[in-house]
Amino acid sequence: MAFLLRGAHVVDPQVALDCVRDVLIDEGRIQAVGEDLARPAGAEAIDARGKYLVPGLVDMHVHFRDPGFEYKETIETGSRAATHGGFTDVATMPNTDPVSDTGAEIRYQIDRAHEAGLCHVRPIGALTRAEKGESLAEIGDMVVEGAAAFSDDGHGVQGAGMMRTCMEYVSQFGRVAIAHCEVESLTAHGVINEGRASTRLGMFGWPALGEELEIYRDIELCKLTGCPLHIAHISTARGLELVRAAKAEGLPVTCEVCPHHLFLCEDDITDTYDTNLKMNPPLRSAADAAALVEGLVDGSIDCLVTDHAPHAPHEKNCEWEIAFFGTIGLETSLPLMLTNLVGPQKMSWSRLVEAMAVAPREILRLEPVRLEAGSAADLTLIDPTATIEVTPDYFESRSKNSAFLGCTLTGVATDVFVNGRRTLTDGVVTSQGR
Ligand SMILES: NC(=O)N[C@@H](CC(=O)O)C(=O)O
Ligand SMILES: [Zn+2]
Ligand SMILES: [Zn+2]
Repeated sequence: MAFLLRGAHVVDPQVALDCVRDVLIDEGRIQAVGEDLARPAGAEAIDARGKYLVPGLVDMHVHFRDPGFEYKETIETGSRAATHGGFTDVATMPNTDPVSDTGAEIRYQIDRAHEAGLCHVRPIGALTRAEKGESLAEIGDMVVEGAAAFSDDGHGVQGAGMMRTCMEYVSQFGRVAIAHCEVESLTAHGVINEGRASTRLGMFGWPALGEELEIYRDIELCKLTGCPLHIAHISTARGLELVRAAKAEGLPVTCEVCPHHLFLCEDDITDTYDTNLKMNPPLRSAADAAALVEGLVDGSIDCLVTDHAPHAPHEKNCEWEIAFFGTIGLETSLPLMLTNLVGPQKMSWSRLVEAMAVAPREILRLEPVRLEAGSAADLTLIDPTATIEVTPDYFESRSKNSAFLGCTLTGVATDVFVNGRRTLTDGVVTSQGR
């Protein structure tokens, strides 16, 4: 099926585009980007005037819970959520059951994703067996089966020597190690940021240092091993300073931030104890959130991810202390960025595209997607004026544990193309196995 998108505002800093163009898609690729393109016979014309067309969005940090916790999310339902949110690619974390620590587990995810036939799913393999931090996982085997990167997300690798071995191994395969930075002896029992929030609500604190100390350690291990290092879900101003310093030294260090750490803070946790605001790392101070926004805008933070962490109602409708950590994010990420940063002109469209499409592909060493002839037709079409209400019914995800329930947001993906196939049509997921 060929498509001619007419009059879209195309934004792609990789090819210095920020203007109105027509784009012709056929045979899985962009055939032409130009003005007043003629419609070939058989091509479906799409009126894209007033909308933005960008390289397909990538979320390099999601949890699809498949296998093992399919009651929260499956690769199919997760792919639907990703598509609904405007994404063409996601990278799935390995803390499933069993943990994704062998080639067979990587193959399983890729096969399920093909059956779902929506977005590209790029599985991340575990660094250590069962994410126990004791012995190396089958890194080489997983690379052969298509693992995009390696991480023990959900846990920090507690032993510095173990992390060194992981990084030495991962670097040999030209992949990136993604670090969930958490010193467990400092964060044990922590359920909320240590400081004002923990004092006010009388709960065990999860201190900023528990994250920052491990960021420091892993940057030093990056220096020692040369392994590309990506810091997951950075949440504190001091952690960001450490990353800035590492970059200034020329080290291969990158980092990501989640919308909830940008747009929420510990003060939002009031006496309603909304457990959808409980996540790991926790919501930090308002000053931390402001520093993270600044870091994302100035490029010190490379990319935006959601850490989409679905949980079932019984895992959230309970006391704060025993509620599971995490919020879903795939279907609110782009609308939050448009509403809070791009709309109010605190961030340019080009910077948004870098953070949500260009940088994650670079970090995962994926083929670039550019708005030019010959590139894969993985594209996201965005209506910057459409409004959504974040209600449980809005979500395609199997879980509804969103920290942003009740919000009204402006700007949303209306159409998504993956290898030239239309997977989202006017906001509706158009599933078709491939
Ligand atoms: N972020 C979370 O709060 N939870 C994640 C784990 C993680 O990303 O560390 C999960 O798997 O539920
Ligand atoms: Zn994590
Ligand atoms: Zn995670």
